[in-house]
Amino acid sequence: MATKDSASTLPTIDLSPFLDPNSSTEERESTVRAIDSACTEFGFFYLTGHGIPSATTDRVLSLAREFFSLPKAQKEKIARAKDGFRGYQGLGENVTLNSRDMHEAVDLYREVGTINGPRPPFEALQGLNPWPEEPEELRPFYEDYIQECMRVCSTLLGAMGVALKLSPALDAAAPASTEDDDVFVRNTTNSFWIMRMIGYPPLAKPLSSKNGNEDRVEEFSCGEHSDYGCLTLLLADPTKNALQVRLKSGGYLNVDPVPGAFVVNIGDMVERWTNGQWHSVRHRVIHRGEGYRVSVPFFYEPNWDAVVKPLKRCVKRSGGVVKYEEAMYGDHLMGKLHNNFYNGGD
Ligand SMILES: O=C(O)CCC(=O)C(=O)O
Ligand SMILES: [Fe+2]
Repeated sequence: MATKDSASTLPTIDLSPFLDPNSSTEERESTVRAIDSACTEFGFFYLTGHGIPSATTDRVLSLAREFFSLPKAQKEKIARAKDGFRGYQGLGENVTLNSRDMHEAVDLYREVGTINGPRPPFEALQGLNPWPEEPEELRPFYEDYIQECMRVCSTLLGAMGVALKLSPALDAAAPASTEDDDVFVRNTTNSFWIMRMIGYPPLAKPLSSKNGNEDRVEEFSCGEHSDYGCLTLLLADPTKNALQVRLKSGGYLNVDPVPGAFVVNIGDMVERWTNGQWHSVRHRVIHRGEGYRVSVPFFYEPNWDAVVKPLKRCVKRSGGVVKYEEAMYGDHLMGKLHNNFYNGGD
């Protein structure tokens, strides 16, 4: 069920009716309606009733913080290879909109041990993750947490499929192209997920002079972007005034963390599947506050070789005009990743 106190906060979706086998049809229907409204209006929402205890999310954040507090040489032991994407990236190594992001990060992807299938991931994304050796507990803890995140995301995508009102789900063995309520679930059975730990020191530069009505921002903790896949499950420490989400009506909404809730947003592939009925909303991080901010987004992506194109029902609803081309998810991801890193020069 969605609650929206005012336009200054995101709606909250309670997923518990989809995790509790004893929930009523009405309870599920209420969650489904809330999802449709939140995805149409904001593309972002708080998620509660997901079943992951705060003790787990607190530890996930504190382990990431412990890693970032290690000496540089220690962190660089798992540095991203020049021709690869997995591993540690230092401050300013990530680039968004041609501007260097003021954060450090570790990217872990679904591991690709043995290559099979007609379209395996490109070489740069093949292989295993370079896990931090310290803190020692990080790897086993995160491996369990990733499983938990996948369970939540798959359940949420199931509810989102129902919210789109396509047609009742057919057999699980139906082809991936089947456009029923399970369309998202079916295309994420081998999700090419990404787990990202991010560390943000406060920005150093003061705000420069006003540009029109808005302060001109010259330095970003993370530049404005939309996310690439299906869903992002964002876990962030309690730092306020850092994440900003674009509003349909113009301007930005400050999205502060809420204890026990994830911030969830839908990605480019869901926008494409829905022919724009739901938007993959742009957002950015500007951390000018006190202290070192840590966030750990989990990106639940389609299968590497999922073919994503506007669903016929969604096209019909939006006046019959197909607004997006067909794309294989892996190609979409590679296109984005190749622009994401700083490689010298100014
Ligand atoms: O750190 C955050 O709050 C958001 C990070 C983000 O948008 C991303 O990594 O895609
Ligand atoms: Fe993002």
